[in-house]
Order: sequence, then C-alpha cells, then structure tokens
Amino acid sequence: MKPREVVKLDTAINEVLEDFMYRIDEICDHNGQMEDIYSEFNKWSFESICLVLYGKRFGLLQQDVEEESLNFIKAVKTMMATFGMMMVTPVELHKGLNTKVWQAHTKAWDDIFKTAKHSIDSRLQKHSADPQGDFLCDIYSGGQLSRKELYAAIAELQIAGVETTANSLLWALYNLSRNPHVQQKLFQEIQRVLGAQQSPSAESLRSMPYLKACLKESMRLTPSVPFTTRTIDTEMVLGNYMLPKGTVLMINSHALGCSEDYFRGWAEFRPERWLHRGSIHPFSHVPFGIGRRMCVGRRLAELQLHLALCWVSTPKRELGRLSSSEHGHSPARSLWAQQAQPSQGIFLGKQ
Ligand code: HEM
Repeated sequence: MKPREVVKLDTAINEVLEDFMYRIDEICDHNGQMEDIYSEFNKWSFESICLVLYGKRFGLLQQDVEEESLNFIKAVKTMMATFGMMMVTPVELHKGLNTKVWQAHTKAWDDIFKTAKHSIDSRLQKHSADPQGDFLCDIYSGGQLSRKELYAAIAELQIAGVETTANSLLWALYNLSRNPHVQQKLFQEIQRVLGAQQSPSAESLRSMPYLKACLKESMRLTPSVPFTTRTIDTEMVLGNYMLPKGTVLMINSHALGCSEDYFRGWAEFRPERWLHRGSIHPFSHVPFGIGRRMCVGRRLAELQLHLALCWVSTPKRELGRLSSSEHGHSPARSLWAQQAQPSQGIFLGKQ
C-alpha cells in the first residue's frame, strides 16, 4: 500500500475510533474494566479494516449487530480456528477424507468470499465514474488483477489485518499502563500537537515522534507476530551452516527485540531509544517482517495504531495497572499458534 494513499484513510479510521471510544465508555464498569477486552479490540480493528477495504460499516461497535455482520465474523472465526487445526495435521488428509474440519473450513471461506464479493462489487459500482478517486477501484482499474483475484486479495488483507492490529494496540496500552512516566510524556506530546479538542490526523502525527517511538518500543518488546519464516528455494551457506533446499528458516523478531546486543537494557520500556537516528541496527527490529514478502499492510496498521493511541491516551483516561489480584491472569497468556495477548490488567475507563 502506497504511503500517500494510506494517509488519506485517516478520516475513515477516526470515524471508527470515535465510535470505539463511546463503546469503551459504555461497557467499562466503575473500575474501568471490561468483560472481554480482547474481543472488543478485535471488533474495533475488524470494523476499521472493513471500512477501509469495503467502504462499508459492519456495525460491530453498536449494541445490536446485524445478522449479516455476525455471520461474517463467525465465518472468519471458524476459518481461523479450523486453519489452526490443519496446521497440526496434514491438510491433504482433511481434504481427502472430507473431514468435518475441512467442511467447516471451506464453508467458512465460501461465506467470507460471499460477503467480500458483495461489498467489493458495490464499491466498484459506486465509484465506476471516477475509479482513481477510490483506493480499491484504483487497484482494480490498474488492470493487474482480475475480479476474482481482487476478491481474494482483499479478503486476505482483511484476515491479515484484524488480530495483528488489535493485539498490537492491546500490548501498547499494556506497556503504557505499566510505565506512567512514559504515558505522561505521551499525553504532553499529544496535547501540544492537538490542542484542546482537535481530532488527530495523518498530518498531525508527523509532529509526534514520541508517539511513534512508543509504538516501536511496544512492538520491540511485545511483537504481535513474534516470528516469520522463509523456505529457502536453493541450497545455501549461512554463517557456518550448509542449508539444503527446502529448509525452513525462522526469523525470531521477539528474540531480536530482547537481545542485549542490540538493545541495551532490553527489558526496560524506553521509547527514547528510538529518538536518536542511526542508533539501532535496522535488521534488529522487524515486527512487520522483511524483504519482498514483508507486511503489505504495515503503513495502514501503523496509521490505525498511531491514531488509536491519540484517542485513548488522554489525561482523563489515564491508563492504570490493575494488581494481579484484580485480574487473576499472568501478564501474558497464549492465544493461538503465534500470538500472546496481555491479560486484562489495564484500566481503561475515564478517571
Ligand atoms: C500491527 C499489525 C500488523 C503486524 C504486526 C503485521 C505483521 C506481519 C508480518 C510479520 C508478516 C510476514 C512478513 C514476512 O514474512 O516478512 C505480515 C504479512 C502480511 N500482512 Fe501484516 N501485519 C499487521 C497488519 C496488517 C494489516 C492491517 C494488513 C492488511 C491491510 C496486513 C496484511 C498482510 C499481508 C497480506 C501479508 C502477507 C504478505 C505476503 O505474503 O506477501 N497486515 N504481516
């Protein structure tokens, strides 16, 4: 996604964030806690990415969610859950025996595509007179993708952009809640740039280096995708090792972020370390992967997360740390194959 196209999406992202903040205030109890914080954050990122990709609100942040939206989310959840099961047993086995997992998986994809297709078709139709004026129509009118490929590409973007973004925001808030002095500095920067009432924008973010440093530091210490892999297609020598073709190499971004060699005092949450240009080895921080297959949604994810931090980090909503007896979980618990999520120990309500 081209940076100059991505910045134009700030209004849509803010629209969803405003609703998200109302929702947080509605559902937080008097202690500033909410029942299922992870699922609420997923609703936000789902609504946000869908508005960007399909140009349509799915109403997930409302009290009563429409059936079409619920079915869509159910399909995404089923697809992810069955995908997880097929990671531990061979896919061909499921396919050959037409197992229940396989049936549920393929039905879920059919349902996802049905909704994606419907939304994409309406969007293309709506902007047919001026395709260059719309992000999705612009991609399609470039002529490099067939309609079917466009459906598949957009559905993939959507799936890739929900949990990763929600999880990163949750970790960022978790880290801020444990570092009040960082939070204070962040409030000051946001207030200085935005003044009393103004909503943040892609333009205002340009003057917020500390906010960007906070997100980087959070993604260093607690990346939402802790590793990526590559299967090498030719035999090669790497360091002192001879690697045959087909070897799966893993880049462990979490281990890199926790390396004393690259980050002095690595266990400290210290955004200041990112403010001195050239002081950090560029390959030591790769939360979005690296090279030709790196995350295509990086700029969009960063914009969503930067704006979200502006909305959440206000003096009225000081993020607090709940004591372990209040939430009863360890700081992180395993979510699925690759991700961990912070426990519910963040105070999110208004003071
Ligand atoms: C904070 C949020 C996100 C994180 C941490 C993240 C991280 C990653 C990582 C580590 C990869 C693998 C890259 C590699 O192997 O080198 C990846 C791939 C990918 N991401 Fe993201 N991502 C995020 C958000 C998004 C969003 C919002 C979208 C869609 C708009 C997206 C779309 C994709 C796609 C399509 C790929 C596959 C790229 C390919 O195989 O060529 N991601 N992401």
